[in-house]
Amino acid sequence: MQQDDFPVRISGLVNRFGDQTVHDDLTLDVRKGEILGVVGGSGTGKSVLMRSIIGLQRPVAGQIEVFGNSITDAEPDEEIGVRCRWGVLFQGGALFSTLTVGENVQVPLKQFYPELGRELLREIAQYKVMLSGLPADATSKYPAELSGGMKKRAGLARALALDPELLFLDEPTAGLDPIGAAKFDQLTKELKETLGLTVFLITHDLDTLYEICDRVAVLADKKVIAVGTIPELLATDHPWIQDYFTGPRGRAAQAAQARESKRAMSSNSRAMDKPAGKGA
Ligand SMILES: Nc1ncnc2c1ncn2[C@@H]1O[C@H](COP(=O)(O)OP(=O)(O)OP(=O)(O)O)[C@@H](O)[C@H]1O
Repeated sequence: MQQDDFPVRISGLVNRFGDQTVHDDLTLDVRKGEILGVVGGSGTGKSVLMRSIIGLQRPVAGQIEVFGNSITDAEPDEEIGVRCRWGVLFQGGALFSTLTVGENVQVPLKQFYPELGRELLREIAQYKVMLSGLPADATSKYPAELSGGMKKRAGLARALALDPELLFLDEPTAGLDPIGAAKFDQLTKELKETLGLTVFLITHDLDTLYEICDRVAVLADKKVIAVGTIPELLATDHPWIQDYFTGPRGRAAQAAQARESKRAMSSNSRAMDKPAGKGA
C-alpha cells in the first residue's frame, strides 16, 4: 500500500494532561475508503485522539499526517489546505444555538470560501441538509426546535458542507432510539459509498460496529491494542476485546447482524428467482 492509501497516519503519539498520560506511543493508520470504528472504555482517549488528528489537541510527542501533511509540525496557517478536506460531527452536534440549521451549515463555507454569494451559500446549505436526511424545512429551524436525531443530522450536514473526503463522527448514535440509530448507520454507509468517504467513527454502539464498520481499532492501555475486522479482533485473546465483543450485548449485536444478512440474502435470492418478463 502507498501513502495515498492512508488518509490518516499516526505514529508514536503521546498525549498528557498534567501527570495523566492518555496516549503513550499510539500508532494507527486509517485506510482510504473505509469506515474505521474506534472503540475503548470511557476515558481511554478516543475523543482526544480525534481532536489530535484534526489539530485541536497538540500532542506531547508523535507524528500525525493527514493526506500526507503533518498536522503535528504544521503552523496553523499551513493546515488550512488540509482542514477543508475533512468534516467533523462532534458529540452532541456542537451546533451554534443562535443560528438556524442552514446558517450553521454555511459557517464552514463562509470560512473557506468567503467569495461565495448569499444565494449560492443558501442553495449549498439546503442541499447538504437534504443529503443528511432532514426535511427541507429544517433548514430554517433553530437547534432548540430539533429532536436529538435531527440535531445529529444537522451536525452531519455541517460536517459535509465542504465536500470532505474524510469524515469524523464522535458517537453519532449516542442518545438515539434503536430505529433512529439504525437509520443513521445506514445513512453513514450510503454517504460513504456514494461520496467515496473515509470515515473515522468513535462509538460505543456494537450494532454500528457490526453493521457498517470495515475495521475496528481498539483503544486500551494508552494505545491502539488491535485493529482489524471483528472476526480478526475476536481471534485475539485480549480480555477487554473478548469481554466487549462476546459479552451479552456483543452477542446480541452479532445475532442481529446474522439475522440481517440472512434476510438480505433471502430477499436477493427471491429477486433472482423471479422470472424476467412482463410485470416481473
Ligand atoms: N482538555 C482536557 N484537560 C484535561 N483532561 C482532559 C482533557 N480532555 C480530555 N481529558 C482527559 O483525557 C481522558 C480521555 O478523554 P476522552 O474524552 O478522549 O475519552 P473518551 O475515550 O472519548 O471517553 P468517552 O467514551 O467517555 O467519551 C479523560 O480522562 C479526560 O478526563
